[in-house]
Amino acid sequence: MSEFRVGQRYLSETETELGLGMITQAEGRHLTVMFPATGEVRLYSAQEAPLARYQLQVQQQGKHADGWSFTIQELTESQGIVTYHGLRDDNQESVVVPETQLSHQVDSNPALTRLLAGQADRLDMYQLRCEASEHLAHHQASEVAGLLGVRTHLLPHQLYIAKTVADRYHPRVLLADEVGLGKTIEAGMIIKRRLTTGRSQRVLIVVPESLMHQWLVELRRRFALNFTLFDDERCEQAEADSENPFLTEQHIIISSRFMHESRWSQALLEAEFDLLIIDEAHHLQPSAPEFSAVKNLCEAVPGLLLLTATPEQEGAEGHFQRLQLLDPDRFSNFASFQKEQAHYKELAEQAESVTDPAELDDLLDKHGTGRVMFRNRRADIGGFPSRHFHPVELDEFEADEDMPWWMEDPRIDWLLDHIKQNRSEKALLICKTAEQVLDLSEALRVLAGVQAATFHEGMTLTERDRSAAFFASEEDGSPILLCSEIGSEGRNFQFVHQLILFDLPTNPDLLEQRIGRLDRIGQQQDIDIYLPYSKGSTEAILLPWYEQGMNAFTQCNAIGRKLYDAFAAEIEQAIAEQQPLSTELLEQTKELHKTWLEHNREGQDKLQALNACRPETAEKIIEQIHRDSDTDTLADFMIAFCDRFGINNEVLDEERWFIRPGEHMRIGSLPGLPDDGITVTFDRITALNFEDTDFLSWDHPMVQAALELLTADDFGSTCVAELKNPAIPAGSWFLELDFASIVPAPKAAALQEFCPLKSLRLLFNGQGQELSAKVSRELLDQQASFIDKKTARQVLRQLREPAQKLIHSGQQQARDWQHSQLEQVKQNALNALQHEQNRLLELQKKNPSVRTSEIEAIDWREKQITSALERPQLSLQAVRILVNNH
Ligand SMILES: Nc1ncnc2c1ncn2[C@@H]1O[C@H](COP(=O)(O)OP(=O)(O)OP(=O)(O)O)[C@@H](O)[C@H]1O
Repeated sequence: MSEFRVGQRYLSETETELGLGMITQAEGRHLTVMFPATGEVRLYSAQEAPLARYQLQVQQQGKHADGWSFTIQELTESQGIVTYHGLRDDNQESVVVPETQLSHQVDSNPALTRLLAGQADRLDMYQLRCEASEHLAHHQASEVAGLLGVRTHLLPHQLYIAKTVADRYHPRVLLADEVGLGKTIEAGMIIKRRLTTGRSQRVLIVVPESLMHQWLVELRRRFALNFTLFDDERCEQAEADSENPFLTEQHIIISSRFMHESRWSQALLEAEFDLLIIDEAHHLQPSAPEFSAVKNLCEAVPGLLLLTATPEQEGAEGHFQRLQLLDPDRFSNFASFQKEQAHYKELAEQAESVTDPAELDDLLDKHGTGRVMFRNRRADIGGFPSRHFHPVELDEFEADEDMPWWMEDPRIDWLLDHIKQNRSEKALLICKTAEQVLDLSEALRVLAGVQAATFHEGMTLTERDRSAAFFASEEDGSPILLCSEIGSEGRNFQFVHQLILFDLPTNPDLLEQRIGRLDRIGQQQDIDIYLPYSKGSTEAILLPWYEQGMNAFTQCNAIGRKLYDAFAAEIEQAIAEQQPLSTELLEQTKELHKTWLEHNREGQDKLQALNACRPETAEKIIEQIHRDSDTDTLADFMIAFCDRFGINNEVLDEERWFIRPGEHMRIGSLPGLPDDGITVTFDRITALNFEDTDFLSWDHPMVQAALELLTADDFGSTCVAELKNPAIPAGSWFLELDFASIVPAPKAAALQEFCPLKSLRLLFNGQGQELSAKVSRELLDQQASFIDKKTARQVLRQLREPAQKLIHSGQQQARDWQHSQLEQVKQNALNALQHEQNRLLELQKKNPSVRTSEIEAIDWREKQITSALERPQLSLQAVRILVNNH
């Protein structure tokens, strides 16, 4: 690519809908390009910018920013900037137009330019182009775009949440499914759908350090989403390219610790993210000094997803204050929030008798955490394995200060014996601290020669991931992973069936998190939970409270933290004095547990279940995903694409192909296709069974790039073919035209929902009669055959003038078609937006949880769509000339 200069005009190869861009900054390794038609600004790396230089040629028509057009007679260039000299079309005045003054809208007709230049493609490329434009239109119109290519089982509770939340204007919600039910997956689906539809563009994910890499990998593997990890070092490097380091990438993951560091908080605030995801959000502590920075960030970003399986882990008030982060107006008063909960039971009874989904929406929308919080439970989903609890009482022991504790602690003997007895089974051991992990590792090595994998806060991120991989490895992996408490959150260990609790936390939610490492989606077997403990230890004190008081080992327990709050003083005292808990306290815990559970079951749980998943709607979403995935068509299209573009493809089995760039690949590169090739499948189940196989769907970047190449680039845009039809005179000819109606609009307006790519096919015979209604493309395809380049060029030379006249007349018809079609789009869009706005306004009267910003966002979208529809473009996408030669 030539040297970039400020003022030069470029089209985005990947986002042509942005209109014509202008370089506004070209320093160092980055470029800033402004797209005035859509108001978007993009920052690219100068080396890999997906930009096509926009340069007009002599005899072509240009358009000035003031609206008039001119025909180019001469081009000059100075310091990289092209100046066009020509005549104005309206008054024939001579004009000199530097490229900086060109209109931001491009009425691109590359097909016409190529036809005039005598360029023609092969028939099969033309046919593929026509197919691609149909597929692109379907994908843009799909209500489940973005959800088609997720490499997951299609689970109703996840898809319901994903679609409901992703389609909100500015979603601000708490995803609080019970531990291990797929909150990360739901968040990934929401991100993918919003990025696909354009509703979000700049996404920031905040996670505990120990989960950064897992998120990065899950997003890549399950959603084909590429995020970048940012830490101090990365920010310092990025500062060289941009004043605000976060502006150098669109999709970023940072750690919670990093978010709290004041050094970057201002830059984060100013980085204009539009979607913020905070995982393990129960750690956001209102009493912590850094909370105000978090609050500011949550306020600055319009979309916010908080994720936690244990929202009340740090107490009910903390939960309320996190709800406040989502919507400070709705959750303004803790006391009235608590008061409201007293009426959940009546409300749930009322809700259960409602059959009309809209009415149910209305009812749930008005109360409690309705629109804001989504919580699915194992009990409602079903199909989870059982948990078996094995407490192992061991002798009391006195620590000898001269010896390491592990030389005498009876739990170590038990552990060694357990490992020996269960050689073929892996076990996850969780204890409180990193020191304990190190000691245990030493003990296993010294006493039994066992090389144990470890996971604790003293290790670097890479060391932790390496260690988790060593544990997971089936062949020569470690039989046990020794984890400190940081391993008890978020990590995926469902391939393990044995959990060893080396100690017990006092917070029941932490215990639930620990068990959740194994008891999560994908767990195939029952889970065995072991608790080796010595008589008289803290564990011996806590055990009956957990087991008899709330059955916490074998059942998921949402009210554990509340129970702890009720008895915290007594429990802490008993631990301090090393005395067992009284029978009375155990009885009280049991009673209270039963009462609260009952109370929740009748009220809150029912309401939350109704909000978290509507099975009928979820089934419809799944059906639609199956329908719109249309895998057979996709496979045919992609294989044909590979064949035409010189990408080798080899069938591996019924569902898998190996593809790699061929020696004569027609494009430099394709997103997601490495030089040494890749195995792909179009089948979801195959993709789930084969980790190393890429799942290609209409959402996949490689498929999207293929569609883009065939619709926005020149491939197949002009074609000359031969007809063999004895029923019509030899030498008669036909001109087939495909016009596309393009409406550039800001991505966030998601215009394609109302106005997916539309094309108009016209077919003229040599006498100028329009025959598209009588003669289909398929019929012509059956009779058409390839002709060589030389003959094609001769035909074009002969028919250039009459063809140009017909194209001109086709353009008039296409403009009329576009006009009426966009009128319809405008009506549909206005009706739908008005309807949505009225619904929210009505709701807001009854329920303050409907935020004004949501309603304003609809206003904004309406304005953008209306103004975009006033500036449509018409593009001649493809031209085919067919000459009869029977
Ligand atoms: N639909 C699905 N298809 C296949 N695997 C899934 C699906 N949903 C979740 N999983 C897997 O189940 C495990 C748990 O999912 P995930 O990590 O999203 O749960 P979570 O609710 O975020 O967990 P935690 O509460 O521990 O943070 C992960 O390994 C995930 O990849």
